[in-house]
Amino acid sequence: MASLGEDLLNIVNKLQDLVFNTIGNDSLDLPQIVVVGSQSSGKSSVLENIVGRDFLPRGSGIVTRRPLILQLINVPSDREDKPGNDEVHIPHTPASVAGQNEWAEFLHEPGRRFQDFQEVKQEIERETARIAGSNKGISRQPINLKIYSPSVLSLTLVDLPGLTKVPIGDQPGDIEKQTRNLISEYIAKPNSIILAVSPANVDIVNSEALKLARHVDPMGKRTIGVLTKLDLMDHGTNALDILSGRVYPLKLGFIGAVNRSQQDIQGNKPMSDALDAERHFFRSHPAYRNMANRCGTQYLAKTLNGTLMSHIRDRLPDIKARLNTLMGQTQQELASYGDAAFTGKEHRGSLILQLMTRFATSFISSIDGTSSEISTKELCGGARIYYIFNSVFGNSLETIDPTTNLSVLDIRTAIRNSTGPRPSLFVPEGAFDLLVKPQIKLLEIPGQRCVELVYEELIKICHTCGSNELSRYPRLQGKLIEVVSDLLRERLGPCSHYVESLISIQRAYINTNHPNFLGAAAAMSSVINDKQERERKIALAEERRKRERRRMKELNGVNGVETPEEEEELGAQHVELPMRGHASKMSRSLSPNGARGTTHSLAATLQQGRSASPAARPGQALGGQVPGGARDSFLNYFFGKEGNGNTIPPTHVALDRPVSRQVSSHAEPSFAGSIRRGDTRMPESVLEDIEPNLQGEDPLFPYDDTPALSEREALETELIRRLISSYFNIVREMIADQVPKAVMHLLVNHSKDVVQNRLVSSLYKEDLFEELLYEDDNIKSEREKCEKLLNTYKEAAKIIGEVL
Ligand SMILES: Nc1nc2c(ncn2[C@@H]2O[C@H](COP(=O)(O)OP(=O)(O)OP(=O)(O)O)[C@@H](O)[C@H]2O)c(=O)[nH]1
Repeated sequence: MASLGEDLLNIVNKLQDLVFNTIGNDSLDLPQIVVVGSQSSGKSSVLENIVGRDFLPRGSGIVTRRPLILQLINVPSDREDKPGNDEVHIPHTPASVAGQNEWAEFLHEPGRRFQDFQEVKQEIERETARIAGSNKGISRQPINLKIYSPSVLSLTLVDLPGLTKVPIGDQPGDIEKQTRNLISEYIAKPNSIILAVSPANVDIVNSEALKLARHVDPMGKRTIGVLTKLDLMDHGTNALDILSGRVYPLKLGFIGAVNRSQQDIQGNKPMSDALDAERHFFRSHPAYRNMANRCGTQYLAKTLNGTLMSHIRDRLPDIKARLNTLMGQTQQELASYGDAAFTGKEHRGSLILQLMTRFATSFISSIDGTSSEISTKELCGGARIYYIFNSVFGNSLETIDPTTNLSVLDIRTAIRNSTGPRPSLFVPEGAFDLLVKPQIKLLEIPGQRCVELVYEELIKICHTCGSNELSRYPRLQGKLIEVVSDLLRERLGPCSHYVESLISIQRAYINTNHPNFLGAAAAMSSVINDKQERERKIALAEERRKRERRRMKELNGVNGVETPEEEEELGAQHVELPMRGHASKMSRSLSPNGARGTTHSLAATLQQGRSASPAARPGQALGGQVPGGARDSFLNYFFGKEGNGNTIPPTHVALDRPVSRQVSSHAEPSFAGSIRRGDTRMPESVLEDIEPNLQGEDPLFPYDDTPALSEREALETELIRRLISSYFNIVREMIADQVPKAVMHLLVNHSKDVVQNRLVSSLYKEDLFEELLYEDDNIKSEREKCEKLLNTYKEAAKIIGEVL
């Protein structure tokens, strides 16, 4: 073996040692030898010869039924008289093995050392049966075995189930496909050297192993052909053509081998005897005699070594690059545990200050959205606060219906109560005040909830402000979180009081002079307009019906049934049915005997509203501008049409014909319009006749489950409802605007501004340093592991650097 080769072997062994002992996995991607071939082709036999140990289960049927990943680990020899240039590696000679401490370990039985290799064989059989069953089934779950020896190369060998065509026993129907995939997976790795084993007593053109190998290694660069069972070839035939590379071109060539036969195995023929017999076979065989030195297990072992060497040489630059990457990563990880410059007692203060500042900065930048660790998966930090303001708080305000919890009865009672013993004048403004204030209070719950949600969000943020470095000092981290949480809690009170005040301020004074407020007159006019619109539609429909009827009558007249005049009269009565009720109501309401009329005062208030100063005055009548037309209609409702001969009744105008209904704030009730129909001046008798039919018929008042309201009460109730909605909307808008501002100012910004100072003043105390810088045991050991790993990588890089 060339000295460079030995150097390389040593390097690989050293690297492997480093890697295995410190990392515990093969992160350097060192070479492995994968043995492939059809079933019973002699794969396990070849593998055993390479290792030089009799430790694999053998038999004539299917034996290897789970992948066996065999890691050979070179350990220093205990022997004083280490053989100098002995073929220490492969195969084992009794001389090289004697006195060596060799053992095997299974991954599934950690800690148990197998000194007896017969036991290893039995354990493989047991473990195979445990997963793959005992009836020829196979499994892709590997068995991991490590062999520690001074006379092995540190490398990985993989024995795989052989390719079969026909399923037997418990084997699945697609056994061929499954094993093919399994093998392909292993040999596809570029660091694998493929040992393609074909038995010489089967035609090479049928070799499945070569076919598979060519698929992943078309240039034949990392495939070694092994021809087994040369002793079993028919007499008179030989494999010379194949072995000399004339049949199947393979860069690394074919090597013939004669392994132990089944009989040899059963007779426990020692390895060394078998190797002697093999040597003898080639030397004495007429066909192979001339190439005997290029045949046999020993030559295979040498070739394999050589191939490994060049393979390792090729891979070294890659390994070096990989090592550099690993070093960089480990260095970074180590740095995340803290700056080494700050270790030591004298630096404790600066370390705490530095960690504190980072914590505060991280808290602020999470809120501002400038943190470098911003998630792209979910909303976080400041964005969540915006979401709370905009969506959660905004939507919860929007969903409040300002009058939904006010029943007709509530409003009526409020109206009655607000007027006291006096008969009320025009618009019951006292009732409006009385009713709107509790409604404004509805805004408080969402406001307070908004404060709480933002507070909770800030608490969450401060829990995420830690770093890897900080987690090294769990007590300091806990304290930092505690101080910031205290600060936030302190601000919670003032902030929620302020929000409470905002609502109280709104309730303290009802500014009906607000430019956006609908006002009584405008509310009334909208009621009128709604009614008029509806009425116009009804009238149009009636007109059409009349015309139709007239046409029918004309036709009937021709037939001599009825006179057109009579029909017209009847038709008119019929058509007016729904309207006459109101006419009747109106005619009654205008009676001087009515109980509670205030039309006069209403008109007067309206006038006052129009001329009132825009500046709000406490107790001012519900103002607002009235469109001219609407006002006329409104006045007509109360006073009758000009020139109709009615005079304004003194004060007690009865509007108390019961109308049974629920006036929903969403409905479009229309009082004025219905009453205006009183102008149609129906004969009293007709009105009386149809009166009873009106109960519950009006489409505007579809419900019949609330207490009877007088016409006037219904009007007032609806009016109040509209006014409450209008005023509530104004306040809602203000609250939606002001609560987020208050929360930002009093809670968020304030906390951001003082967090750093607060942390320093609470925690930067000499006597706390010791306690705060208590290092978490787990993190400490992680950090130490990381340090060790980095040193290993550095050492490995040094080893490689010496060769390259
Ligand atoms: N005579 C002779 N028998 C051999 C030779 N190589 C292997 N055998 C026998 O062939 C049988 C199968 O050998 P293994 O090494 O178990 O073959 P394998 O490919 O690992 O088998 P599976 O793992 O079951 O696929 C055993 O009985 C071996 O003794 C050889 O070169 N000459």
